[in-house]
Amino acid sequence: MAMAGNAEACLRGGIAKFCYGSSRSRVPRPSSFLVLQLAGYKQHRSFALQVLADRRNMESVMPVNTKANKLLSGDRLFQYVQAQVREPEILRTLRQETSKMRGSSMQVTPDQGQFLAMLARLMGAENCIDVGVFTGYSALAVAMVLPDSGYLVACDRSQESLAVAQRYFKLAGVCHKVDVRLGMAVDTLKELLVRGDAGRYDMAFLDADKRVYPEYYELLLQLVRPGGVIVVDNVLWHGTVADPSVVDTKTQSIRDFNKFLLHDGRIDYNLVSVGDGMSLCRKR
Ligand SMILES: C[S@@+](CC[C@H](N)C(=O)[O-])C[C@H]1O[C@@H](n2cnc3c(N)ncnc32)[C@H](O)[C@@H]1O
Repeated sequence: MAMAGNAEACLRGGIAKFCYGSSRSRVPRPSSFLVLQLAGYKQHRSFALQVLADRRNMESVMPVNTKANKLLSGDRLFQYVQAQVREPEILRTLRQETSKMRGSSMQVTPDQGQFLAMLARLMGAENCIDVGVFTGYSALAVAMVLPDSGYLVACDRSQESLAVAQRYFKLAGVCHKVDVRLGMAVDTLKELLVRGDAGRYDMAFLDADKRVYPEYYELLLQLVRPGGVIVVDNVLWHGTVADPSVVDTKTQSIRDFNKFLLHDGRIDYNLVSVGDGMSLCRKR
């Protein structure tokens, strides 16, 4: 029975990866031939068709090429969670535009955006930092709930994606609350420290190059106030952190960083499995 369950799980995962796999997937994507062989196509044809039908249903809620589809592809529970998000129209439009762009799978999922906005609200956050803006979903979700007296420093090295983000900041009427910084994010964070911003921020969201997480984290820990929170994205790295057979450098660096956070006495720590996994690090 357990074997049958595992077989179905493998089959479900295999077909789903075939249907939804993306270029950023850490797990090698099997060819369609291999998947169908694995599936024993004839016996499981109805299941495969069901997965494809699920995909079509999903697309009505989420465009195909998003981080979410890759994470929990074919998972009705995931779709249910997304359907519970009160996504503002402007964020929905941004998500749809981003879905047609290269790298669209980097975007946070709607429930992650809402989670960040909720956190900012709960904390009464005024000053925030977004490290890794891309087309602006996470930054905009937070900026929209900041008071007019607050601001968000938005860091990214890509002029092209920041241009999209800035267009949406304008559309949403939050430009006066967003300080856009084009350049290497480590340099920007160092500049903030030099100008005397240590301890000035309530919340920071870290979603840029994963191997530099330890350096970003040390800088952000100086920039947030005691009681402030650093939220780290992609700490489950599409689930590969839990698979000992995956030993590539990125996965390993995230595993190491998670282990480091677990034992860091400077913070209260909570890994939550929203999106691709987010760690909440509350500065003591
Ligand atoms: C995962 S995406 C961010 C997604 C974004 N939070 C959202 O909600 O759509 C990562 C972003 O980090 C940026 N990035 C990567 N390395 C960087 C660096 N060293 N300095 C600044 N930005 C960087 C990339 O250009 C990319 O736009």
